This record gives sequence, structure tokens and C-alpha cells, in this order.
Amino acid sequence: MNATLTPVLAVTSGEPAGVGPELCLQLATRPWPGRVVVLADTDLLEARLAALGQTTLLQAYQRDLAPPPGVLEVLDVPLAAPAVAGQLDTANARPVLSMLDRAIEGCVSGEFAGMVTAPVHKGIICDAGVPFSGHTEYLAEATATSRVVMLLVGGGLRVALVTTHLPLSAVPGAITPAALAETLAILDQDLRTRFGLASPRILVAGLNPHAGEGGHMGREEIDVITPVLDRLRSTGMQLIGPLPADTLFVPHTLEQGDAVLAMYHDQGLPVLKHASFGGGVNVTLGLPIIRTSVDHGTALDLAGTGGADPGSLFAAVKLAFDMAAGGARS
Ligand SMILES: NC(=O)c1ccc[n+]([C@@H]2O[C@H](COP(=O)([O-])OP(=O)(O)OC[C@H]3O[C@@H](n4cnc5c(N)ncnc54)[C@H](O)[C@@H]3O)[C@@H](O)[C@H]2O)c1
Ligand SMILES: N[C@H](C(=O)O)[C@H](O)COP(=O)(O)O
Repeated sequence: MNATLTPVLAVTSGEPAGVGPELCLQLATRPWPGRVVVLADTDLLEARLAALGQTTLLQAYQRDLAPPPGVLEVLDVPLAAPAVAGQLDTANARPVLSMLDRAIEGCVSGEFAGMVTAPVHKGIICDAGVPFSGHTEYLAEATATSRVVMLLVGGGLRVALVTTHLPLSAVPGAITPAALAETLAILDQDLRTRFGLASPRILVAGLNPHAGEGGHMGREEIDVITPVLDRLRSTGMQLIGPLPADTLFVPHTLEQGDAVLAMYHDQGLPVLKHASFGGGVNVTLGLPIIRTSVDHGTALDLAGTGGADPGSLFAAVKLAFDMAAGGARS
């Protein structure tokens, strides 16, 4: 097969002061079923290689020329200021977004089969004057997608969220019948088409303690969640809930479902990360493009030490290749 025709994934290296760039360098140590192009500042990668005493060869990305095995393809996205490991700099916020823009553009045009993102630092991008709550929301806006779903997979779990990066005080108001129904429709559809589940069973968490205790500890289960689940069950979806979130994750309940839908970020993700941190993958469902990501953040405390675990990035790249090939089994 012509190597230039294999699937090409774009991997954005993320926050330059974090662990993303050095984790991306490790991608050259693995055989992949296609090409992996790292979007990064080439000088930064060279500097991290030198600092870590590594010898990976870098080659400038050329669309129609695949590199030899073991050589890392780099699509140069220059930084605005030299990056210092562990030290955030607002000057580099826009180049970080430029990496995302270039990867999105390439996915939409068909140049890339999908994109994988190393972690960014949301706070420093906001400090630079660009409102930014996460890749998930940024990708939705960039692709004009009205609703996307964050799904994390790992440790034998699949956990999706109705709401993502918003203050806890805003969560109840964001759990509307439309938001819940659209999220469930995307999750159900993508579990079928992307994860090969013919008839997915979704365990849906309540919002309040003990799923509202019959309305004595909150009414969202009665007023919003149950009516939506009843309506969607009548269309054939297999939905179990609303379940008290504290006991939803016990093995006996988990084995009755294929995925969990949590109402908010810290209802679902601590459990997932407890089960799989360092090996989990974050997938954005509902987009017109394939996008996976690591399960961890910028780890500024580890940046430049070579001590960060590449397992989640490897898993994210593998899953993106699997999805590009037509399905995933995670
Ligand atoms: N995909 C993403 O872009 C993404 C994901 C999560 C968090 N973040 C962002 O990262 C920033 C820092 O977040 P945080 O401090 O809450 O979480 P973090 O994941 O950066 O760090 C939490 C702990 O995990 C450790 N850790 C993280 N990655 C590791 C790895 N690969 N190997 C070994 N240990 C690792 C860190 O050293 C730290 O002790 C925030 O701005 C957050 O929003 C981004
Ligand atoms: N919620 C994600 C997590 O905790 O791993 C993380 O913040 C990344 O989100 P984006 O993919 O939207 O950047």
C-alpha cells in the first residue's frame, strides 16, 4: 500500500509549558496503523528532546510524503514566546488555539482522518482574553455543531456527560428536556455506529442525592429526567434510571448497562479517572469529525521531567485510528 494513503491523524501538542509536547515525542516509539502528525513548535520539540537526552528524529510534515518508521512528523506551529516547562505564558495561548484550528481545518477537508488532542490549560487561554471552556465546546463551535457529548472511556467504563465545563451553580438550569434528549440521542447513536453496540443500554444518573428521594431532595428527576426517559423509551432506547449516582457505579448496577450518562462533570469523571487514570480516553461524540483526547491535564508539575505517563495519549491515538477504520471496541 502507498504509505501516503494510510489514515493520517493530527495530534495537537497542547499547552507548551505542560507535558503535551514531551508525550507527543513518545509517539515515535510505537508502530501505528497510519501516519501520526504532531502539531507543535519544532524548536520546542527539539529543546525538550535535548533536555531529556532523547534522540527521536523529527521530519517536517509533507502531505504526500510519509516518513520512515521511527521518525516523527511535525507540522510546525510556531509559538509566540519560548516555552518554559511548568511556566504558563499568556503569549502562547493563541498559538495553542492555532494548532486546534489547523487540525480542525484538516479534518473537515479530509486531509486528516481525525484529531487527537494533548492537554491545554483552559485558564491561561481565558487569561489571554479568549473565553475558552474546553476543546469540546471549542470544537462544537468551530464545526457549527449545536450539541456534542463528552464521553470518557477507560477501566471498563464508558461515562458520558449531559453538562460539561460550567459552574456547578449553573448545572440544574442546563439540564433541560432538550439538552437531555439530544444528549441521549447522540450517545445512543454513537454507541451503535462508533462502538459497535447493536442495542446499547444506558444507565442514567439522577441529579440530586438519592435521585431526589421522591421529590423531597429536589424535583429535577420528576420534572425533567423521568419524562424524557419515558418518552425516549417509547422510541426504542434502552434507558435505565434515573438512578441514584452514589450507587450507580457499584458493579451489580454497572453490569446492567453499556454506558453511564452522568448529569455533570464531577458526578461521572472522578469514578472514571479512579478506574483508569493514565489509560482513559476522552471522545467527543456528535461532531462531524473524529476527535479523541487524553484523560489528564497539563501536569505542569511534571513538565520537562520526562516522568509523565504516555498511556492515555497512546490509548487516544489508538482509539482514533480504530474509529477512522470504522469502529471502536473500547
Ligand atoms: N484534555 C485536556 O485538554 C485537559 C484534560 C484535563 C484537564 N485539563 C486542564 O489541565 C490543567 C491542569 O489540570 P489539573 O491540575 O486538574 O489536572 P492534571 O491532570 O494536569 O494533574 C493532576 C495530577 O495528575 C498528574 N498527572 C497528569 N497527567 C499525568 C501523566 N500523563 N502521567 C503521570 N501523572 C500525570 C499530575 O502530575 C497531577 O499530580 C487545567 O487547566 C485543566 O483544565 C485539560
Ligand atoms: N473534562 C475533561 C477531563 O476532565 O478530562 C477535560 O477538562 C478536557 O475537556 P476538553 O476535551 O473539552 O478539553
